[in-house]
Amino acid sequence: MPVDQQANRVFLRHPKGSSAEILLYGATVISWKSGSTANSLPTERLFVSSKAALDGSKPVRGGIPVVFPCFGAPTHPEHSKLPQHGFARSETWTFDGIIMDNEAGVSVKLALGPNASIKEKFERPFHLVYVVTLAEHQLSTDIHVTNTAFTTTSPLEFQALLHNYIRAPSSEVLITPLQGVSYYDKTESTEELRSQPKVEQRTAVDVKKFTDYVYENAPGKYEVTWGNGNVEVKAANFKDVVVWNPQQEAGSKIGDMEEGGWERFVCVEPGYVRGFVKLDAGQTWIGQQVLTAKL
Ligand SMILES: O=P(O)(O)OC[C@H]1O[C@@H](O)[C@H](O)[C@@H](O)[C@@H]1O
Repeated sequence: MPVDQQANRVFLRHPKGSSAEILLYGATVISWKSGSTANSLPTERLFVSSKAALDGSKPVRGGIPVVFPCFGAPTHPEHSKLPQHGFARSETWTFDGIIMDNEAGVSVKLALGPNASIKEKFERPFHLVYVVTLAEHQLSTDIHVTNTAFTTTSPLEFQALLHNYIRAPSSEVLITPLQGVSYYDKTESTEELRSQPKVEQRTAVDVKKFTDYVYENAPGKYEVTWGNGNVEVKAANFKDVVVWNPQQEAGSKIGDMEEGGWERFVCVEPGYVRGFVKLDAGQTWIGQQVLTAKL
């Protein structure tokens, strides 16, 4: 059965061999196995820490957590009661049906609206739909945000980001093309330094040291390459991209990070995180990404 819905997760299986697994908790994709045109053997493309909680007790340390409506610590007054990276990754979404189920793609829809726990900390009406589509060598994930308010008093303001933990040896990984793009370095020690833009000088970005860089107005299509691997991350409506790897310096302080886990992934996270999307009542905004296993 290409779409297999279980109590707390959904499995997608493509006739050509790729597969994906999505937890309803956080709508977190926790596995994407795909071959490539060069090598048809499906291999795991995402990293999930062996210490990650998958029982809904905390956001998943790995896979593709969905960040909404704030990135990092909240900065918008309407987000002030929210935890780091918002609530979407720590709420249980509803399975909302199969969109497509054939060789072109196996595609499902998950949804989240204001439940009692969200309403306690976020008063705005909204509706989220997350569409996950599996193709032979691709995984697409699209977040649709609707401002369900009736009046036009003030727009819904939010940030959104897809926090891809791409499985790759972090000592070898290179990310391109970010040369010449401005970024904010969240590893700096003071707020003043963190808020000063720098310009990326490198033709290819590595994560050999602790890296937490927010690239602003980035090109939207990134190659993540290493020895024998390549995953392309292509984004639409996500103007920014975050590159994160904690290395031992910060990784050893993360409770649910497995020992040495930072050696096994790089986070390349397309998002709209500098400033806010402003969405009028009745309008829908869509942020999309397509991950392609090229090698
Ligand atoms: O530990 P969390 O909340 O999952 O966040 C992980 C990282 O996520 C990245 O997107 C942020 O830029 C980092 O600052 C943060 O440390």
